[in-house]
Amino acid sequence: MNENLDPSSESLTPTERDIEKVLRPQAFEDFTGQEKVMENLKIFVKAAKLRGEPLDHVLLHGPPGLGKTTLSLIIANEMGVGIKVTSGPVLDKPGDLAGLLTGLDEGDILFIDEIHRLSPLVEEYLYSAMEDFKIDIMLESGPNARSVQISLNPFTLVGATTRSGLLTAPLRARFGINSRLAYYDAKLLTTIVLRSSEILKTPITDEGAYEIARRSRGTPRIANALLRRTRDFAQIKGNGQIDTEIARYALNALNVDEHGLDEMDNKILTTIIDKFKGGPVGLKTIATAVGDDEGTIEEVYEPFLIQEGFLMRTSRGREATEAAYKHLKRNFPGQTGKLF
Ligand SMILES: Nc1ncnc2c1ncn2[C@@H]1O[C@H](COP(=O)(O)OP(=O)(O)OP(=O)(O)O)[C@@H](O)[C@H]1O
Ligand SMILES: [Mg+2]
Repeated sequence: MNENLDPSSESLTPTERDIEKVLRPQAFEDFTGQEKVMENLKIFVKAAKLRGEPLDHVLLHGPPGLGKTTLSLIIANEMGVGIKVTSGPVLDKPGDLAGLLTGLDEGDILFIDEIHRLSPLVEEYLYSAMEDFKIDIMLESGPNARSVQISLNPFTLVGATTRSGLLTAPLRARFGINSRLAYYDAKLLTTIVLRSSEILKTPITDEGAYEIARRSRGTPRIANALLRRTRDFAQIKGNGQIDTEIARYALNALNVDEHGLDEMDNKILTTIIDKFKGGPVGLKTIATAVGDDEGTIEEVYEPFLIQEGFLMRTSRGREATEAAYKHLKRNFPGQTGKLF
């Protein structure tokens, strides 16, 4: 995968993480897009504050890099409460969870990233914490084992996941607020790129920003990464300003394709076209052929490919569209061979 264009945050270097922090919106008003989600969240936050109660538990789901972590920090800021951050794979013992929960002040937020990766045991503990603000802690083990119940300060759990399909029903049911983040269109991403360039003090034209935006796979994290790389090209190859020409030059040099599809996107499409005659082909078969797991393809890659019109979901499986053939420079078989 292209070094810094991986939409997941795990691939970021420490300096990139710092820059990501600087570019991260802090308040509702700095957060661009996701209009419907934001409209509701603003109301829920305002109402909770008016009542002087903690916000209901929030589940944020959607593909990587669309703003789940950002939104959870914004919610804490807007509520004026503290936030503790952890993640599903890190919380592997109920004791770790208990430690975090008992350290929360009234109204604080516990943010659990990758909440679909909680162990079943920890998840079990979370249920009573979320519902009654109580947890049972086991003291000692073996014949002396006994459990004591501890009351917690009322808190808000904010869970984030790229794989909402993996959440168990009981956990999902305990979130009062359930928000799905969608890919951003080029216009919204242009606004984000312009905002980021202002923060980075990089001169940029509207057209240059648009060129980066439309090739960012609908993802703010990628848009910001491309902006930073393009800024380097502008400094070395140009006069420091990012315009369409420099943006195109940089994006081509970075191997970002015309539509901003990444390596796995293209691999999925190529596989369907070259190995399965364009489909229809089942998700499982595609997953095996590209060497990734079914759920990731379904929840991380496919939504963008469908939205952009490269892939179709039919009752018989996935089919590559004419646009996909064109994009990969393959001849579209068209209607030949189809019976009327
Ligand atoms: N709506 C937005 N407006 C402006 N910038 C945004 C927005 N959403 C995300 N960003 C930027 O994109 C970066 C990535 O966002 P964030 O870390 O919140 O994504 P995420 O959904 O948590 O991703 P992951 O699933 O990988 O954890 C942030 O640093 C932020 O600067
Ligand atoms: Mg995140």
